[in-house]
Amino acid sequence: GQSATTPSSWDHGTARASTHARAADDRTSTTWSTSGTTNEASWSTIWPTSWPPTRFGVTDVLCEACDQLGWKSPTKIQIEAIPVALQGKDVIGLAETGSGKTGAFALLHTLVLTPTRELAFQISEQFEALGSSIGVKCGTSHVNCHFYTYYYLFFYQVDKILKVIPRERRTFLFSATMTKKVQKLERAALKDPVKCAVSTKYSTVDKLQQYYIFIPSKYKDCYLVSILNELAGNSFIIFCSTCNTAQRVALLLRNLGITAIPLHGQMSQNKRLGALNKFKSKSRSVLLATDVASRGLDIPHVDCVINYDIPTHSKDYIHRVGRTARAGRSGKSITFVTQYDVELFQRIESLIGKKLPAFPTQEEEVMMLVERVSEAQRFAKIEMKEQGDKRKRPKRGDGDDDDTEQATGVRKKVKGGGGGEEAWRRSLEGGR
Ligand SMILES: Nc1ncnc2c1ncn2[C@@H]1O[C@H](COP(=O)(O)OP(=O)(O)OP(=O)(O)O)[C@@H](O)[C@H]1O
Repeated sequence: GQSATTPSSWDHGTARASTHARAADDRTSTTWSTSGTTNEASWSTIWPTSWPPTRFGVTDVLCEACDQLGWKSPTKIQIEAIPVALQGKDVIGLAETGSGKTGAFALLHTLVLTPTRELAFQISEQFEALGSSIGVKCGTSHVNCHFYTYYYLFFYQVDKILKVIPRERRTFLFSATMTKKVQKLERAALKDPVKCAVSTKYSTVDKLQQYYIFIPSKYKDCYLVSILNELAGNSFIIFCSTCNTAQRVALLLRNLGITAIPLHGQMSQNKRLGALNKFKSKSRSVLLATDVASRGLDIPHVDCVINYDIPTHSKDYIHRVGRTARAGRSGKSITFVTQYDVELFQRIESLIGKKLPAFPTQEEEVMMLVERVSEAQRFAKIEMKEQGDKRKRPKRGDGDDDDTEQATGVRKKVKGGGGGEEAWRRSLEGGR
């Protein structure tokens, strides 16, 4: 049961009974600690050899898989939740974004329900990395559950699923926020659950630097371009409230030479996964997304989350900004607050219990972009119309019309303004 590479961390024989108690004392701590020095828990403590049943023989395999993933020791939520789950109890796991909740249930035999398809695929990748062969099934109306087969479905189908899965089961519910929906699900699906909470109800991560920027609504695009310019070389997820805005802003940015890619519910499933892969593989550095990307997506290299549109549900704020500063890394978030958003912003501040600082910007410099940005806006509008018209026409070819990747022709039409413009554009493209 030992890994050849890091025997100490994967040694089944050295269970330390006190670890679980120590972790329980530490419930409210939000520190990420997986290294052997700061978090002395070993996997063996939470993961006795008696489980899982030997006929699956997966314990050793999982140990090696964790080794290969570089997971030296379990995270706090894993320390809390896995032993309780192994005792046969239902579990509610509450821990901040990026704290290893997926790992907590990926190490158990489970049927996983996720709110989006992207998340389903991502989780299946984590299962596969841990050595399970999985079927990914999305949005099916013919729910066919074999107990030891893994299926991924959606939250909104939960009622349907609950009817067909065995009544005798264990249920694990993990989230970074305890919303009414989660509580409803808890009542409907869980039996006498044990609550494993390693964060307060609505906390954001310590290593996340959160800012807001108060701007007139009509200058949102200018401020966005200015920030992308200033932080060039970083990786961004920009959240918009509608598919239309995500698409339009992606086109606008592409017209300015920024390699942006949209991800939203009006794109085909293939396009969505394609967009995500391009962003994950760093061939695109700006992802324009709706809330389809706000929960669970684990893309470690995201440096900055921008809320181009403020989230209308303040709990979504926590999930959105949690796409950066994951697993102990640092990250930044900037929320655009316009004249219409003040109340929503105050609600967010009171939910997270923090007053956010303003992101420093030079208004005069931003205003110098107005002309160029207006031109790019104009072209984006034309492209949006062209794409709309194309969609109305019967489809030909491979139906590639829902991505901005093909819509780069107009970009060339945005006039260059001499050396200054070129230098500016190059600087925007630096690192992209
Ligand atoms: N024991 C571990 N040691 C080191 N890294 C880990 C461990 N468990 C998970 N990770 C890594 O930490 C990152 C974040 O984990 P995960 O995606 O499970 O977070 P989460 O709590 O589900 O976040 P969210 O609330 O955003 O869904 C992942 O890249 C994962 O591979």
